[in-house]
Amino acid sequence: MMLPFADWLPRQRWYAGRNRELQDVRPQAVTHLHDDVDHMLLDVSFADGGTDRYQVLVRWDHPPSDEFVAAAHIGSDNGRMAYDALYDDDAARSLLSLIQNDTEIKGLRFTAEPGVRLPVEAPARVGDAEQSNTSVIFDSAAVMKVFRRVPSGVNPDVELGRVLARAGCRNVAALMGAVEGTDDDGAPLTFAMVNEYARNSAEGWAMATTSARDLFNQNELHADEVGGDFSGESSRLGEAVASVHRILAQELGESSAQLPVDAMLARLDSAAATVPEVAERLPELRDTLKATGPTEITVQRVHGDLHLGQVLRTPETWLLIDFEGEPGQPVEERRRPDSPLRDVAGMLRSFEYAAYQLLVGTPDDDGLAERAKEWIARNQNAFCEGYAEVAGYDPREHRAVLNAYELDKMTYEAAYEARHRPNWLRIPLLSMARLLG
Ligand SMILES: Nc1ncnc2c1ncn2[C@@H]1O[C@H](COP(=O)(O)OP(=O)(O)O)[C@@H](O)[C@H]1O
Ligand SMILES: O=P(O)(O)O[C@H]1O[C@H](CO)[C@@H](O[C@H]2O[C@H](CO)[C@@H](O)[C@H](O)[C@H]2O)[C@H](O)[C@H]1O
Repeated sequence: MMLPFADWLPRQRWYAGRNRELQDVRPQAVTHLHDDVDHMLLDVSFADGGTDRYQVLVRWDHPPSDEFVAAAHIGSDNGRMAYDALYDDDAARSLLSLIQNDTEIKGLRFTAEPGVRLPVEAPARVGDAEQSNTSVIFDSAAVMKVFRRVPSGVNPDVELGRVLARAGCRNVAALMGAVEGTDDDGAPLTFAMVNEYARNSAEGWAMATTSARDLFNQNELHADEVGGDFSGESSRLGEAVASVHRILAQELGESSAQLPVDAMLARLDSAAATVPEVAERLPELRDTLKATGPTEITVQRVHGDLHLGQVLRTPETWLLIDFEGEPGQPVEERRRPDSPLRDVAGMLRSFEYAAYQLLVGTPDDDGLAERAKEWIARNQNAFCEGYAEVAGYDPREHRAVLNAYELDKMTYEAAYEARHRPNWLRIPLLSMARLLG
């Protein structure tokens, strides 16, 4: 197989190896699915000695519609032309049919959830979200997320999606099916998942930032007086998050553990090694975490990377999506039971982000800073009140533990922003400064 993957992969939006020197790409497994469609697993090796496994579906000698030819074109091999099959609606629909029929092809298991009818006749189209995988939307009825990097191990997105769908959870997009397999050592591999498509939904991030912007533009009014007040939504979002937590606890259990202060300190040290502003305040930040002391917490399976970009408002309710956990963490780490307060802290941080990112790059303005604080407090409080309605306790009753999780998230964000969006680094740094007082 001589397809030019080493040239093609780095040009894909979902390619995660941009800051590494790619050395070689080899097809590790090629499975013929049907007609002219092959499923390929690629072993990618890097100059730093690391490797990654990527997944590509290839349709031979059959370009998709004109709109997608350039995006789908991979190259030629032995006179045959290869295209990324996900851009081709026939090929995408045929994957749905394989799932609907619970097909197994050479270790690739296509399975539908019990009683599900997939829209196997629906028009299919690759979604246009900025994402680390590729999603194909089937006529606003179902969305198939095809994972691009395929690490060995249980994929928490499918694992928790299955548990929540089977428990009848209303606050997730129900899992409809999946494509799974096993690696040479018998460890699970997850290739794709199909979920109900949330029609007419809006992302929490877009709604929250619109609301904060409305307040910033109304000089004389307070957060509770402007048309775009978001606090009712924040409260309902708190209820939705608590409801998902409750179902995960019921279905998968709870136990006791110590607050993972050592892991938090290790993350802080590692962020300080790459972000000089964190290094400057490292002793105080370490002391703050250590002051939480040995604390017993209740742990269970949680979302793990919850923020306003991971929630969708449908006309009926809030949905939580993308249960993959924190990108960059090893799979087993992402599946480790943790306090639900980790997710609460993620949302509280996200309210800060929604308000403060509007001030990035603007001249200092005490009035605007006050209004941002007012919006944040109003929505954080509403979220916690909504959470308490369902959970039976208010997350703010556990202030010290919540602060530790918030600081841990700020640390993660500082490293994330320094790497991906340096002009937003100011947001977690200001939060750290406020926390230290
Ligand atoms: N079930 C769904 N219904 C409608 N839109 C969805 C659904 N799931 C995801 N999306 C949209 O697709 C985007 C990317 O999905 P996500 O699961 O976060 O992908 P990735 O893990 O590749 O980043 C989301 O931000 C959301 O806008
Ligand atoms: O959605 P992902 O799984 O890719 O999450 C990663 O990227 C997020 C950025 O989109 C990052 O979230 C941070 O920025 C958000 C606004 O863009 C903000 O709402 C979050 O609070 C903030 O943490 C997330 O941390 C990262 O894992």
